[in-house]
Order: sequence, then C-alpha cells, then structure tokens
Amino acid sequence: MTSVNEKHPVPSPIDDPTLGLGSAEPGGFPQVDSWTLPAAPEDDPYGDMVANLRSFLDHVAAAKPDNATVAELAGDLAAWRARLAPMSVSEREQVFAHRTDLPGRGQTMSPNFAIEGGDRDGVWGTVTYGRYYLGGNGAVHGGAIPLLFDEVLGRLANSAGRSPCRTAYLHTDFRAITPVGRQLSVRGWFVSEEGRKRVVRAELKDGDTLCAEAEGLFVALNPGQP
Ligand SMILES: CCCCCCCCCCCCCC(=O)SCCNC(=O)CCNC(=O)[C@H](O)C(C)(C)COP(=O)(O)OP(=O)(O)OC[C@H]1O[C@@H](n2cnc3c(N)ncnc32)[C@H](O)[C@@H]1OP(=O)(O)O
Repeated sequence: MTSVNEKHPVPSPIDDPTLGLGSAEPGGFPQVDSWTLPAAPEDDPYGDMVANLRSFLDHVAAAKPDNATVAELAGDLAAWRARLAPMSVSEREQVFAHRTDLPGRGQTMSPNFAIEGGDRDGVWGTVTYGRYYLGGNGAVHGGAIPLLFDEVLGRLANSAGRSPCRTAYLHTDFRAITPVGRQLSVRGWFVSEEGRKRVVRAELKDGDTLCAEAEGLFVALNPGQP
C-alpha cells in the first residue's frame, strides 16, 4: 500500500522492507547506569540532528506554509527517506532512542526530558513541550503526558543495575492543564520494590501548580520474556 500522493509515494510501514526489526533479543534493551550525561563527544552529530528534528517538528506544527513551500518540503523529505532507506539496521543496532548518553535518549517520540539529577530512588529534571505536542487551547495533548511519565518512570525503574522491566500499568491524573512552551519540572521516585514488582510515582509541575501525576507498576521480566 502506498500514499495517494503520486509525486512522492510513501510505502506503508507494513509493506516497507527497509523497516524490518531484525532479530531483537528479548529484554536486551540498554540499561541506565548513570543519570549524569557525559560531555558530548566530538565528531558525533547525532544529538545535533535529533535536536534539529525536534525543532523541525515544532515548526511544522506552528507554520501555515504556502503550497509551494509544502511541495518543496515534501520533495526534500522524500529525498531523505530514499537516502536513509538503504541504511536501515536491526533493532539491536539502531541508534534512535538507544543513545542513553544524549538528552531524550536521542529520540523525538517522547518529550525531551532534561535530567538534572537522580539516584537509585529518584530522578528529577525539566521538560518543555514544544508546539508539536499541542492538544488545543495552549494545553499539551493528554496522550503526551503519560508518554513523558512512561519515559521518566521507565528509565528510573530500569536504573541502578536493576534487571529489565516493563510497564504493567500507568495511571495518570490530569490535575490542571499542562501548558505548551513553558519549562516544567518533573520528578519521579520509587514507592516500593517487592519481588518483580516496582511501584513508582511521578509528578509534573508548572511552578507550584501540579499539572499531572502518575503511578506506574513495572514488572521485572523473566528470562526469555520479550
Ligand atoms: C529501549 C531503550 C531502553 C533504554 C533504557 C530504559 C529506558 C526506558 C524508557 C521507556 C520505558 C518504556 C517501558 C514500556 O513502555 S514497556 C511497553 C509497555 N508495556 C508492555 O508492553 C508490557 C506488556 N505486558 C507484559 O509484558 C506482561 O503483562 C508483564 C511482563 C508486565 C507481566 O506479565 P508476567 O506474566 O511476567 O507477570 P504476571 O502477570 O504474573 O504479574 C507479575 C505480578 O505483577 C502483577 N501485575 C501484572 N500486571 C498488573 C497490572 N496491570 N496491575 C496490577 N498488577 C499487575 C501480577 O498480579 C503479579 O503480582 P503477584 O501476584 O505476583 O503479587
């Protein structure tokens, strides 16, 4: 299946052979060993590329471009897709979202959580939702808030030498609207750790205003569990 646009047909992810996952090892995802990001290595433009991609998405969301600009952009994007397609690798080798040394793990799906500090029991930092995450009337889309909590709590629950775990539940309470374009504070902490079950909580605040809070259960994976 392809898109209706004949100039730049886009194959569906189901039919695109360059998007296969390869063989992913169960439970083989990168671990968080430290909350402190090392200095950015020289000659490593990946973080710069991801930061630009985030900013690009914010500008796509904010702009009302004329048709000529949109057509040119579609062509540029199609050219980049064609250039990247032969470089597809397996999940194990992929760089996107696997760079735990970069802000936001080097990905653009979940909001960019900027870590300020953390230890075995908790993590804290900031997040600024760009225009890309706008739901309506200046408020962040409700789905983008649990996405942040899963990222923050998932990293915490997988940190400090703990074995890999997955989210079993993630309960979010929306207490006040979460504004786009403001620096917000984020905090996650451990509530309990019993057997395979890790209960963690998080809050998202705009100054003194509690925007949202969450509780998650993360269950440690048994050997061989994907
Ligand atoms: C990728 C890069 C990573 C980088 C580093 C990390 C950054 C990560 C950042 C992103 C991170 C993103 C992370 C993600 O988003 S992970 C993606 C989202 N999550 C999933 O896809 C998980 C899908 N579910 C499962 O795989 C299984 O259900 C799991 C593995 C969770 C448990 O199935 P399993 O068969 O193994 O275990 P069990 O059923 O015997 O349960 C065990 C115990 O748990 C209790 N229980 C279970 N479920 C619930 C529930 N809903 N409410 C209350 N309790 C629940 C259960 O009663 C029992 O308790 P007890 O009877 O023993 O007392």
